[in-house]
Amino acid sequence: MVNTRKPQPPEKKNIGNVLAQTIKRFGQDVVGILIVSTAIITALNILGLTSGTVANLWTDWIVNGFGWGTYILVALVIYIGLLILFRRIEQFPRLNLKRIISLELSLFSMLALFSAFFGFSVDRAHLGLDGGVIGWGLASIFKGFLGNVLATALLLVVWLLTTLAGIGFLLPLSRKLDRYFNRVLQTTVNNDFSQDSSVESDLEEKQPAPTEGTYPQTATPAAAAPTRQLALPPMDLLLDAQTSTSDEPFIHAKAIQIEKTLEEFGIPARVAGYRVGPTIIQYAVEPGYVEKVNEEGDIVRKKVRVSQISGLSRDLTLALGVDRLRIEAPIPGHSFVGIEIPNTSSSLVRLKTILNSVEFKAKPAPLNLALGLNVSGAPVIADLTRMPHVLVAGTTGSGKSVCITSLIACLVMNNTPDDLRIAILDPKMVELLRFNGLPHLMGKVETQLDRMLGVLAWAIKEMDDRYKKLEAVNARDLEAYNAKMARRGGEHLPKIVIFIDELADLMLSAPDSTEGYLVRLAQMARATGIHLVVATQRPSTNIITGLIKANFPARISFMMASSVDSRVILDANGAETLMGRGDMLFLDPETAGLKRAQAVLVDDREIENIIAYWKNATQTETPAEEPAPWEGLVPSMGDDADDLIEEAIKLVRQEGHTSTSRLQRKLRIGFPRAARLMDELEERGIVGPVESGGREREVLFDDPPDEPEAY
Ligand SMILES: Nc1ncnc2c1ncn2[C@@H]1O[C@H](COP(=O)(O)OP(=O)(O)OP(=O)(O)O)[C@@H](O)[C@H]1O
Repeated sequence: MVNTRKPQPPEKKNIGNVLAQTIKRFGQDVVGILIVSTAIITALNILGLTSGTVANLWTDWIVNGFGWGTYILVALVIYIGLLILFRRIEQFPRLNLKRIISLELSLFSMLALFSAFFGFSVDRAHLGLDGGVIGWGLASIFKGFLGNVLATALLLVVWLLTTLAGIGFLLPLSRKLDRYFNRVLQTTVNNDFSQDSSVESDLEEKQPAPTEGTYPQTATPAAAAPTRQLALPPMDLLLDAQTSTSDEPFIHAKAIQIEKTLEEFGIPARVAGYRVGPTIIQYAVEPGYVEKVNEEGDIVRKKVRVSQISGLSRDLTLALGVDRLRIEAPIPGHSFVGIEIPNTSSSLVRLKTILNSVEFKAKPAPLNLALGLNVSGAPVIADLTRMPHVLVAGTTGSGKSVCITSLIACLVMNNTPDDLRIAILDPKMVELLRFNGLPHLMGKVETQLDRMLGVLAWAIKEMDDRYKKLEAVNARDLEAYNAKMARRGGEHLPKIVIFIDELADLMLSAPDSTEGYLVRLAQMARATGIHLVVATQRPSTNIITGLIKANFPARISFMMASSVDSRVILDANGAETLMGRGDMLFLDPETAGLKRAQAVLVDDREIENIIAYWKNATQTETPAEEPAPWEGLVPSMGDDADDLIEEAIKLVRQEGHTSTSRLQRKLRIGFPRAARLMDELEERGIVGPVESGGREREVLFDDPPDEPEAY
């Protein structure tokens, strides 16, 4: 929802603005009532239920002009009047100029058609028959140019098209036709060139090609392309969004208050407009000019500095009487300063709203993430393939687990278990256990620390295996590999997303191996289709180390306790002014700017529906019984794991290369134990195999650099 207010004269601008808005609204209501009542009086007069000199004259004139079309004209005018009157009711269709013009054209072509069908007779027209005088006049013009038959045919076509466009049928029809011809074309191509057409057509559908550039709004090929595949869950599994109306008196009162407060601090500024999001109202404030006398005694005008406004954030919070206030200076792409305050009539953001949005459909990508709605209510979407890993942070109760839940729901709404596998590590053991049983899930939701390390160790092995497979067929990335395999009838590799809902536990119990695994995966896993989504509530340097931070450029921050914490995650202040409960800032690595959004909230029922759908679709009642692929790696790290393993990892990472005898010396242990430790390091993918001719081994994890001082 975007509203912009017209520039006001400097004096009394606030009161003037509110007055102008009220007059405008009142004027529109009056116009609506006049239109509807005139149409109703005309209808009653035509039906003979009322009469009067003026009304009779008016009706005669209308009937003479429009003939039989009078009835349709009256209905059309009543419809337009109602659209104007009920423009503020959400469920009522918006006044759409294009459709109204189409309906009018349809009316006039129909008048002409009536006249054409009944012999182009001017006498009948004067009696108020056929299309009246207007219909006769139009039909005669067409007849003069094209002759009887062609004129009638053309009028028929014009009438048909304008009617379809007017009732809003033309756009869906053209989309349907487009889809139909695409399918026909695809089947023909497959029949001609492929042995197994179903495999090819499946492949085409599974890999929608991402489009670049601006988002088309209408039925261009890009917008029409992302039709939901049959195998994917239907949208009706998801809940509808609530409609909420904005509290206009509150919005206007706060706008006046902002200008007044700034003026009191000697800062001339104008609220040029506002945007209403699900939980935030953002005011666009245009800095004005201050007049100063320079050394020569001349008066010079100087623009107010942006920092003067942002420096007043606490005073504004106090003056506006709000809990929290954030200043975005300037709003990217605009010459305004943004002042954001909580919206009194907030609403929940539903996944369905974003999945159904034009923006989501215009950029089809299997790993598109529906993050939330921004301050104008527009969807914030990011492609995980491009990010390619995400770090999520926020204080307790700020919305991290809800966010991870909605990201998982979004991914499984758009990917089959053949295309996407997920692993969930949830030491908190609360939110994410609900996903047990989802066919996309490998094994079960892991809650034990040693098993979680097993998952990460497996991911490293899987990544290495995938690199070998990609190399063997000369494929640049997973997409290219899968395309080649589809042509050769080889194995299709799914994308893998690993979700970790609390990194702190892992980092505190096994800091070196966890950091090593995460960094190695983050650095190298993109090409092999392995992605990480890691959440934590502790933005401290021992949890989010410099190395981890450097490898997770995409970050989501929910509410933070302090601006220091905000800077740790976002390298900028701001997260400390968020409101909690899903209010977030997204650091997009592609634009490097911060985007504020209200995160999606997925309801328990939606999760249950999605899991039930996939269980049914894949016919697996108990998919979790399938052993997790990391099962073999877990025991060696469980109870039997050597206490010295963490120390050994730290040592080899510091030294960059190692050997069993070196471990023996440094850790002061016997050869058998050092050899066992070395085997375990190799098994975990931390060191490579023995290099030919020597006992030295290469260390596969990078050495951590010194922590950056920015903390
Ligand atoms: N996007 C959202 N929309 C509306 N409410 C939300 C949203 N996200 C979170 N909440 C509310 O905030 C509560 C806490 O969210 P959540 O459990 O995700 O926090 P958390 O950051 O994971 O906390 P912790 O770290 O303590 O587990 C939720 O129960 C919900 O009521």
